[in-house]
Amino acid sequence: MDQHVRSMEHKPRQYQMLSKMIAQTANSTASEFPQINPDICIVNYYTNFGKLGLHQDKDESESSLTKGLPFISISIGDTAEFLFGNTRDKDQATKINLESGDVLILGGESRLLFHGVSHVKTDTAPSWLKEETGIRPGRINLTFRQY
Ligand SMILES: O=C(O)CCC(=O)C(=O)O
Ligand SMILES: [Fe+2]
Repeated sequence: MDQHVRSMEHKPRQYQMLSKMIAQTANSTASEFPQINPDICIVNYYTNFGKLGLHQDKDESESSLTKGLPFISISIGDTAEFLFGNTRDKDQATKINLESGDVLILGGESRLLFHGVSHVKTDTAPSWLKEETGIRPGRINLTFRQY
C-alpha cells in the first residue's frame, strides 16, 4: 500500500475545499461526535493485493485524541473488506464492506478502535467510475483528520 500524507497547510487548494465540505457534512450528520476542522489528509492507494493490518490511529495530538475528534474516511474504487474491533485480534473483529463512495466516521469512543483492511475485491468499482475517470484497478482511501 502506498501512503501519502498531505498537510493541508501546504495544500493544493482543492484539498482544503474538499476538506471543508466533508467536515461540514460530517459535523452535521455525525453530530454526536465533537466537531472537526481537518488539517491533515492521508491518501492510501491499495492494489488488489493491498492490505492494512489492524491498528489504532494515534499519531494525532493528545488533545485531538482525548477529545475523540473524529476521522472521516472516504473510499473510492474497488470495494474493501474493512475490519474493526476492540482488540488487535482479527478473528474477533467485525467485517464490513466499504464500497466506492462510502464514508466512515470514527469519533468519540470509537476513535481508538482497532481497524484495518483485510482485502480489496477485484473489479468491484462502479463501471461509470472506471469509464469516466480511467481509475486504475484497486482502491483509494482518503482520511481527513485534525492534528
Ligand atoms: O483504507 C482504509 O479504509 C483505512 C485507512 C486507515 O486506517 C489509515 O489510513 O489509518
Ligand atoms: Fe487507520
